Amino acid sequence: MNDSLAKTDEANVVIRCRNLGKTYREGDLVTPVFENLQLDVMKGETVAIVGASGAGKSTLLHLLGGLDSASSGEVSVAGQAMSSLSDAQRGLLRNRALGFVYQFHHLLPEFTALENVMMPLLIVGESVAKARPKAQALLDRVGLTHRLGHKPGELSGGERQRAAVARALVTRPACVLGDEPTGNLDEKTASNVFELMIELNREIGTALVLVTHDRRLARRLDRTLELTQGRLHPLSTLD
Ligand SMILES: Nc1ncnc2c1ncn2[C@@H]1O[C@H](COP(=O)(O)OP(=O)(O)OP(=O)(O)O)[C@@H](O)[C@H]1O
Repeated sequence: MNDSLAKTDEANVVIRCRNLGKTYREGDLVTPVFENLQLDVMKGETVAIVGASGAGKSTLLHLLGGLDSASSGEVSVAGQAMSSLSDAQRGLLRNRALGFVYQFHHLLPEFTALENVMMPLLIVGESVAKARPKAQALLDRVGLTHRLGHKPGELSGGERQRAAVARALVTRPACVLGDEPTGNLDEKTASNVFELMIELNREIGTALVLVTHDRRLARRLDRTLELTQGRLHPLSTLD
C-alpha cells in the first residue's frame, strides 16, 4: 500500500482497538472476558456484534464508548487514545464523537421528546435557538413530528426507541454504539427501527456498531463479527 493510501485509510478509522483486553476483578473474583481484540471501524461502516449471552458484547461496547476502562490494550476514538485522556476530556470526546442507543431508551422521563433530543446539543454548548430546529428536523425524520411535546411515558415503545435514535444522531457523531437497540420491541417494530438506523447511517455518514442477538437483523449490516471464547471472528454472510 502506498503512503497516501495508508494515510487516507488512517483518516477514515473512526474507532480502533488494539490488543484490547478486559478482566473484571472484585476482591478474589477474577472474570476474564476477552484479550487481544483487534478492530477498526471505518467512517460510515455498519458493524454487527453477535455472540452468546455472557460472551462480552456489552463489555466491548462499554470500552468502545469510554464508559469503562480496558485491562490491557487501547481504544482510540477519532484518533484519540481513550487512556491518554482525563475523565473530562473523555466525556467531551464521547459527547462529540459518539452516540448511544440502549435496549431501554434511557430518555429522561420529565422532559419532552423534543427536549430529550435537544439535550446532547445543549451539553456540547449549542444554544437553544440552534439546537431546537436540529432536534425538530431529526424527530420529523424519524416520524415523530406529531409527538414533539410528549414525554417518554406518553410514547409507544417503538416511538421511544425512535426518539432515542434521534437523540443519538442529533450531534451527527462519527459513530453510534447500540446495545440491543431493538431488543425490547416486537419483531415488526424492531425491523422498522433497525431499518431507520441504517437509513440514517447512510444519510448522515455515521458509523454504526450494534450488538444484537438477532442474526437476521445483523445480516443487514456491512459486517458481522462474532465474539466467542474471548475472540472476535468475522462471520461470512452464509453463517
Ligand atoms: N461489573 C462486572 N463485574 C464482574 N463481572 C462482570 C461485570 N460485568 C459483566 N461481567 C461478566 O463479564 C462477562 C461478559 O458480560 P457482558 O455483559 O459483556 O456479556 P454479553 O455478551 O453482553 O451478555 P448478554 O448477551 O447476556 O447481555 C459475563 O460473564 C459477566 O458475568
